[in-house]
Amino acid sequence: MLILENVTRRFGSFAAVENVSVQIPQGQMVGVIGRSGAGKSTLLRMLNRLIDPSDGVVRFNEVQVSSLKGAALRNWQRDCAMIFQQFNLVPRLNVLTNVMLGRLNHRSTLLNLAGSWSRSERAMAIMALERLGIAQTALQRAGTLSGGQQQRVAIARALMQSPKMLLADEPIASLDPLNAQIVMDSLKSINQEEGITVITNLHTLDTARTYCERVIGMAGGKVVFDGPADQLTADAVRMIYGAEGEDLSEGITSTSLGSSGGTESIGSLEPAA
Ligand SMILES: Nc1ncnc2c1ncn2[C@@H]1O[C@H](COP(=O)(O)OP(=O)(O)OP(=O)(O)O)[C@@H](O)[C@H]1O
Repeated sequence: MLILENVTRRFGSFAAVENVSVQIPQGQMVGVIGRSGAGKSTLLRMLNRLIDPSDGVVRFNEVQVSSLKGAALRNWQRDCAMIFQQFNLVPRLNVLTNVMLGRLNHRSTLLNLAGSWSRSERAMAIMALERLGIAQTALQRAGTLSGGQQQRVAIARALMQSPKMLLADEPIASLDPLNAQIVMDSLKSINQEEGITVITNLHTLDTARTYCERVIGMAGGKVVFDGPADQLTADAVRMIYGAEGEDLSEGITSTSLGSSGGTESIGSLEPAA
């Protein structure tokens, strides 16, 4: 169970995230939605301590995440893998090596300095790539792959960490609808098959509805909605997106994603850009 208690992050006097308290049981798939600047990325980054809360507490089971230091903090960051909109691969290295880099925090410093990978690490990386359907790219330079393939490499690298939780910061914002669907299907299957908690920031409401059992809506740094996707009523959408919610149309489907699990197609509710 991940627990946030009155978590606040200020930049100067401005509160990007204010007084957020939520509990996320292990194995949930959670979508965090909200307008640009609502505080979604800041919230996610505090979970794996890329940035620290100004106030409040983040706990994972009995561990007080927000006060970890040194090796314990590195262990937490290993358990709490993160993928990003811009993939963050090393473009000049091949795909296999990029994926194996996810294993660094499991190795001794000496082994890392030696710079060699074991047979079992290679096999694990190939298996992760196979799971994501891109094993054929293993020896290609990562920078030569399409955006959708690169994001799948990033997910494979995250899996190499054997994480308890996968944080995804706008994982499909740079992708076309087909690649976005492939990436979201991958996150969903990892969530369902490995029981890994997935918390993902999303720009499009329809994606959150399609893939996430729970949606957290943020506005002005605060949580203004927290519930199952099917409770995202028009009123809830207005709370999250404010006046722009008035302009949302059920009919816009250009970025609508239907999961490969055969989810019934639903109308897209996408805020005006
Ligand atoms: N390092 C920083 N210094 C100052 N202000 C920051 C910093 N990081 C974020 N902010 C501010 O905090 C607010 C929330 O930013 P955040 O990136 O969390 O929003 P977001 O909901 O993820 O937006 P987007 O969807 O555009 O990524 C914004 O007003 C942003 O300008």
